[in-house]
Amino acid sequence: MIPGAPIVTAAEMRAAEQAVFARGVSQDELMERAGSAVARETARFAAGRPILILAGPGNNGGDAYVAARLLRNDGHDVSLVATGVPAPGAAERMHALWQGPTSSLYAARPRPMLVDGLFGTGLTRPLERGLAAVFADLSKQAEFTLAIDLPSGIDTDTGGDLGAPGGIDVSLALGALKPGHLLDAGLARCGTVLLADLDIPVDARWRTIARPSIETPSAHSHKYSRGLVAVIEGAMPGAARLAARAAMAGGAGYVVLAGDRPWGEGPDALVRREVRSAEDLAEFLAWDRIDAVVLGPGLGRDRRAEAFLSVAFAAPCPLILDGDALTLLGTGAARWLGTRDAPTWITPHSGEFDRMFAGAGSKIDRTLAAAAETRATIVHKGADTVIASPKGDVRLLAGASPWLSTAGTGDVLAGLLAAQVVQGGKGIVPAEAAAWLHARAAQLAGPALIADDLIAQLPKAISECL
Ligand SMILES: NC(=O)C1=CN([C@@H]2O[C@H](COP(=O)(O)OP(=O)(O)OC[C@H]3O[C@@H](n4cnc5c(N)ncnc54)[C@H](O)[C@@H]3O)[C@@H](O)[C@H]2O)[C@@H](O)CC1
Ligand SMILES: [K+]
Repeated sequence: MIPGAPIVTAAEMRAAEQAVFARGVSQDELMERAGSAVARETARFAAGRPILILAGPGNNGGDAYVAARLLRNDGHDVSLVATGVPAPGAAERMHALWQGPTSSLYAARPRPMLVDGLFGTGLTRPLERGLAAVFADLSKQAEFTLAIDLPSGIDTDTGGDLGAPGGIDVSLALGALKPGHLLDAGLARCGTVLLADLDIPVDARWRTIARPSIETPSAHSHKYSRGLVAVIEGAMPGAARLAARAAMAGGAGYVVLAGDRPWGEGPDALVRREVRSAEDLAEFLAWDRIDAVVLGPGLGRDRRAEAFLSVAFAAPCPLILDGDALTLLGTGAARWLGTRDAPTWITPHSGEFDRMFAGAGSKIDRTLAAAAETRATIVHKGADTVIASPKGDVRLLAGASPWLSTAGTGDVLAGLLAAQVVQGGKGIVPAEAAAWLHARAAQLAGPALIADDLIAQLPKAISECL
């Protein structure tokens, strides 16, 4: 995934394009820029093999005509399939400049290199079935398929499946990434996403996550100045212990694990505190040294868990809620979370998120709406992880190791997030840092990882951020 890259919707991309036109750049010039980026990448991947280019009726097709002409002028063996009459304007003019062989879709013969310029950000409905079948067949028989901007049949703003085939090798995003490159079906169908810089300024509050910058403790740092994390144990103590160990490895200066097993296992550096009842917890959380509380991993869903949740809610310090705490909140999440004065982060997976929030639209839209409603920063986990703040910022992580789909990795994320929070991070910043470190630790741990392995890799991941 390209780090720190802007992500824009189809409408925002069109607005950015209009702003470029307003500065005096012509439609044709912008299409030439797009088409030459496509030609350059196509030549690279074709490596001399014959090329088939599919050109649709809109500007995505316009880019395809430009690329076809440039490649042919450079001596490549190019044939082109046109679907529909090009739209008036730049696409029509680029069509008129194409002098090479053209066939209809249904007469198309497969070639080793396929370029998909059927539809891009203007796709508004599912591909017609016949078209989808021919496209899928041509792509299957090609040795390499490159999609212009997005694969035809991926919804630009949601990543929803509108009939795109599998097996696309590269999508060349034009100007900026779109949500469709990273979410839902788009995540699996785009192949490797490359970004062509067309010199179109975009003002994006949505970005892919980037490597954080982490400060080495100063000569005057001490355990309390580096932040104290309190992790609350529940029915499954292993989960809270994972969160606590992740907070320690994540750089917190002092980590306390509070529960009814003060003799429980764990590293010697982990401080234990006996907390058996909600009253004990209230007394403990009144300690003004505490900089953040983690509640939820392995908490359980019984009466006591509910009482713990109420007490934690009233605590005046930052709160990180995960797992069972989120299930207990359920549809009352917005009502409850909205009442807190201190900042809150929640880290639901999709099942937990759906139990808490209704809402329509893309995963980004739904996560943003939930963040606004709850005034919490939300890490909506999954193969595509969406982080959204109440202020409207979004960070997206796609393509993390699929080996993360194992028990306990979420507990590690919650503890790691707490460590970033107590080191002074606000809003989306600690969430982005935690998500990056978590994904990097997974990469370093490699295949068949277990949650404990992530913790072991955190120092290495952190050392890359200093
Ligand atoms: N916005 C930008 O900044 C730039 C955009 N460019 C290109 O322009 C593309 C967007 O162009 P357009 O807005 O013309 O959109 P598209 O080329 O994606 O398609 C639009 C056309 O397809 C039709 N259509 C939509 N869904 C259909 C379906 N399922 N079946 C059949 N027809 C369907 C529409 O009615 C319209 O005629 C981008 O993806 C990109 O390739 C580049 O040329 C340059 C920069
Ligand atoms: K396309």
